[in-house]
Amino acid sequence: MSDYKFKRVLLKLSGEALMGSKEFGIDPDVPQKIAEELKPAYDAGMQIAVVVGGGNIFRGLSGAAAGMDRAQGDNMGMLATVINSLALQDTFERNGMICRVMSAIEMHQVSETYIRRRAIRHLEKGRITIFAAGTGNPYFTTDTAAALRACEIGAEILMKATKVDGIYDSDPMKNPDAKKFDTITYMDVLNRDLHVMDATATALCHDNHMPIMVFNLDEDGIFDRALRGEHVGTIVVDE
Ligand SMILES: Nc1ncnc2c1ncn2[C@@H]1O[C@H](COP(=O)(O)OP(=O)(O)OP(=O)(O)O)[C@@H](O)[C@H]1O
Ligand SMILES: O=c1ccn([C@@H]2O[C@H](COP(=O)(O)O)[C@@H](O)[C@H]2O)c(=O)[nH]1
Repeated sequence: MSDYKFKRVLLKLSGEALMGSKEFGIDPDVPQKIAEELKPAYDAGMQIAVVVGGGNIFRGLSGAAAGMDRAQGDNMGMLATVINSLALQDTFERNGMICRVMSAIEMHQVSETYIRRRAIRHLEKGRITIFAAGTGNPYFTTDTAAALRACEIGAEILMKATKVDGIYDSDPMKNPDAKKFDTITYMDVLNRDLHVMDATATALCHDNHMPIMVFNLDEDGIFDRALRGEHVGTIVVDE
């Protein structure tokens, strides 16, 4: 572990990024690349918890926009995160990393149910532990689930690996002139209404002094650099 800065981290992986070059679902090359990038830290004994989004399959808000009941759509979204979690587990295990999936919605046949103390035990034993089905409640997101689980398990940092390389003063996907921050405070993210992460997740991290790092999942070697403690992307801090 000597080369790695962190002992226990929570990685929030973008669901949408799992699509890779596909229009929908999962491009197997993406989980494979993530697995290869995490392997050195896993082998070094780092405790790695994961939350994956569901945007590559279904988002409750899109369902609601098309007239669907919001809570029903959100339940579908949470199930989408279970599919992604199982896909990641399969890939991690094929790459020699022991992995457990713990779901916030009970589904005994496919995964364990989330129990905080058992999750911590899995991590202590060096198993990658994936938290599926978000918080188990509609009207939330997997960013909030990631913030919640990071606090619950005592992670040192929440790393959001997504499609942008950091936090900008406006959405860089929409504004090519947007400027990137190296560091930013939680209050600035909230007051400037920056949507890289939802406000509930940011507020939870703020209240619990949970540092957040946002970086681009596509960049080669980025996970290892981040886990070694290199400043990549944008870091959200108290002040
Ligand atoms: N100020 C901002 N700085 C950076 N990204 C921003 C900003 N405002 C909006 N975004 C958008 O936030 C997105 C990342 O957050 P979002 O939660 O939507 O993605 P995700 O983690 O990939 O989601 P999912 O897991 O649901 O697929 C980026 O792709 C970017 O377009
Ligand atoms: O706690 C949660 C987490 C997620 N959802 C629903 O799942 C989808 C997919 O999650 P993303 O964070 O958007 O990737 C989300 O849109 C919600 O519909 C939820 O209801 N509760």
